[in-house]
Amino acid sequence: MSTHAPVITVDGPSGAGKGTLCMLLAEKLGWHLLDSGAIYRVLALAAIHHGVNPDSEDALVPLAAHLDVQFKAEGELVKVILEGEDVSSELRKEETGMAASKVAALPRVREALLRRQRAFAEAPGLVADGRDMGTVVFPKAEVKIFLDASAEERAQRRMNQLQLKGLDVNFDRLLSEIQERDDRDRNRAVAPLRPADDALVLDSTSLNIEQVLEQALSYIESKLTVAS
Ligand SMILES: Nc1ncnc2c1ncn2[C@@H]1O[C@H](COP(=O)(O)OP(=O)(O)O)[C@@H](O)[C@H]1O
Ligand SMILES: Nc1ccn([C@@H]2O[C@H](COP(=O)(O)OP(=O)(O)O)[C@@H](O)[C@H]2O)c(=O)n1
Repeated sequence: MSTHAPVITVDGPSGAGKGTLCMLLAEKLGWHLLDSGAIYRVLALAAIHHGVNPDSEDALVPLAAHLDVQFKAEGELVKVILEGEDVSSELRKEETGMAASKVAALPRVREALLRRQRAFAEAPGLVADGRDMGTVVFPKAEVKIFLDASAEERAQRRMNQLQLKGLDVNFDRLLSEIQERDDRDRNRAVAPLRPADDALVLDSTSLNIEQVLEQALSYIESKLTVAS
């Protein structure tokens, strides 16, 4: 980071509403957006496409260091291009999320992706979505939010989201996949999912999107006013 750009981090488990909140915040503030989960998802896809064993840290590190990925904003959507190929729909599949959480548990893989993530912090500011944005990637962020919700509510949200895309999904299976991914993300040795000590923990279980946005904005205003 050559010049200092303010950073808002939003961490939390799958389906808590991080992506939705971060997109709304970035739009409202006119700031950049980092979807760090997409980077781990792209790496998992790159491993699959290249026939690389997703458990092999030695093979994944060079892949992570040279990941050829572009994020292209197209209206409300972001197209993800991996080595020239549009992988946007493959990226959001539940199985890709599961594969991402496996490669994301490897310490040297995380290390290889650090600089790429920090490079997103440019003026006028960055909204960063992930698991370790406030704890590891941007420990000095001006504003840190940890967005949570019960596992049942998150599975329900994910089910609605997949059904809207016309996919046939089973609630119990979705819930157990979410819990398996939560466990792996929370219990890994490096950069486990947890709120930073100085994060606002926001439980969205019984809040709608507008209420979450409202609470986040009023917290951000209080923090940024104090900081400036
Ligand atoms: N507070 C909320 N109440 C109900 N649904 C929500 C809420 N926040 C997000 N959603 C919906 O839940 C789904 C998952 O949200 P998303 O932002 O993708 O979560 P995450 O990025 O944390 O995995 C989306 O379909 C989104 O529209
Ligand atoms: N900063 C981050 C972001 C994602 N990840 C990993 O990548 C996986 C996919 O992240 P995601 O944010 O795209 O997942 P969802 O919350 O959208 O389901 C997570 O389950 C984590 O294992 C991570 O380890 N660190």
